[in-house]
Amino acid sequence: MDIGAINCLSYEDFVRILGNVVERCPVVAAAVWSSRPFPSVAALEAAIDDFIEALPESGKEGILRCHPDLAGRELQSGTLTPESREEQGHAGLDRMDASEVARMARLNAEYKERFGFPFVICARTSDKATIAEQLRVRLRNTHAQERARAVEEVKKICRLRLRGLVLADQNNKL
Ligand SMILES: NC(=O)N[C@H]1NC(=O)NC1=O
Repeated sequence: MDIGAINCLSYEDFVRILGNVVERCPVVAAAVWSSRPFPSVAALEAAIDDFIEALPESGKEGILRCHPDLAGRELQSGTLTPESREEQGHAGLDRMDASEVARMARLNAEYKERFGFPFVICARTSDKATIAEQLRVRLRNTHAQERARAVEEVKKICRLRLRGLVLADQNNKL
């Protein structure tokens, strides 16, 4: 699907197709739909970034809270969204031994206790060792620093999901 086709989608189809570019936050797609037509995918990405940045800090934290833990209960029970499942698998989080799972659970819990939202990182561009290391490093951030950092990760995840949608369809056309 190219940007022209995206611009032609009805509101319902736009939200159905793009509703999870920000994890479990279809309100983001619902909000930017009215800014069509987008001259490029980059412009759509910018509209999403602007929407997120305009949220109050509580809204940004709400978006973060919609993210599942990495290597958490939802991965074990198979209840992740397909996108998250694929990203966590890409980082090797579905191939950890019991001690690695326990270590990640401990760090995730410590992080959530400190900041009040789950640790978010773009798993597709990372691996399990880097993720565990980043969890430890980012635990040292201030609340405001960490919220801003986590929101940047949400935008990165969103860009890759969007490009995946565009690219997947281009491949289908070949
Ligand atoms: N907690 C967290 O970072 N979750 C996310 N990261 C990612 O790449 N996909 C997710 O669902």
